[in-house]
Amino acid sequence: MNVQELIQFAKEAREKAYVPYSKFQVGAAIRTKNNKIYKGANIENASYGLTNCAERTAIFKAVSEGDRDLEEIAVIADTEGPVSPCGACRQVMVEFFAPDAKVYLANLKGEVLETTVKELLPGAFKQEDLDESKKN
Ligand SMILES: O=c1ccn([C@H]2C[C@H](O)[C@@H](CO)O2)c(=O)[nH]1
Ligand SMILES: [Zn+2]
Repeated sequence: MNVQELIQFAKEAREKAYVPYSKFQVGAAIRTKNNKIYKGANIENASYGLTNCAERTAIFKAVSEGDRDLEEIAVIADTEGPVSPCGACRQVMVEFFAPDAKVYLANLKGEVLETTVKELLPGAFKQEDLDESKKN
């Protein structure tokens, strides 16, 4: 499985976006450590704030199937430069990916920015911060 294949899965997922409000379609695809693929699209709501981004849709699909060992993720949208995940999605990535996990941020022009979870959210709040507080 190469990067272009994962991006292609994200592109397929994007076609399923439910975006009557923004009309901005986003797709994501995750490869797990066992080489399973989970795809997700953004799903909006008449109560705008309830929108679920493509990245979180894909992560929640994997985790709710019992797959928590996530290896890498690709995200694609029709943006000028590579799409940029929102803060909520960055925090959720931190929960289920290793800090050095690869994140491929793509657009329909074929541009791809290869980054990592920790580059996207340096200094993230983590599970171990909670564990640390229990010692006090
Ligand atoms: O990385 C991103 C950025 C935005 N969106 C969605 C949320 C909303 O449906 C639309 C506009 O913000 O794009 C995503 O799914 N992922
Ligand atoms: Zn998001």
